[in-house]
Amino acid sequence: MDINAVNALSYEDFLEIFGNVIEKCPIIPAAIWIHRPFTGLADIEAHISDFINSLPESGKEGILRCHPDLAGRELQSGALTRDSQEEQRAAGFTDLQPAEVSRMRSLNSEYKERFGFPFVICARLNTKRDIMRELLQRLGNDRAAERARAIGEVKKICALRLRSLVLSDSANKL
Ligand SMILES: NC(=O)N[C@H]1NC(=O)NC1=O
Repeated sequence: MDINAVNALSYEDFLEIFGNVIEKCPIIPAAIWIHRPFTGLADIEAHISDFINSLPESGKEGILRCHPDLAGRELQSGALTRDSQEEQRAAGFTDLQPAEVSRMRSLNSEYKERFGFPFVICARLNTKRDIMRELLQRLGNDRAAERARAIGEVKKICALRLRSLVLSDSANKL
């Protein structure tokens, strides 16, 4: 699907296809649809980024809270979105040893206790080892720095989801 095809979509179809580029936050693609015609993927990304940046800190934290834990209960019960499932698989979280699951669960709990939102990182750009190391390291951040860091990761996840929708062969058939 090229950018002209994206620009020709009705908002219903746009939302159907791009509704989860920010995990469980369809309001974001719904809001930026008004900026068509987009000049390219980078333009869509920039509008999403501007929208997120314009939110109050509580809104940014709300976006973070829409993300499932890595190696959490939703992965175990098969309740993840398809995007998140594929991302967690790519990072190796579908093949964890029981001890690794316990370690991730306890680090995720500690993180949530400290910051009030879940630990978010772009799983496709990291291995499970990198992720556990980052989680430990980021636990030492202050809340504002950590919120900004996590929102940066949300934007990376979005960029990769957008690329796979617009550039993949299966999307060409839409
Ligand atoms: N918690 C968290 O980082 N979740 C995610 N990361 C990612 O790449 N996909 C997700 O769902």
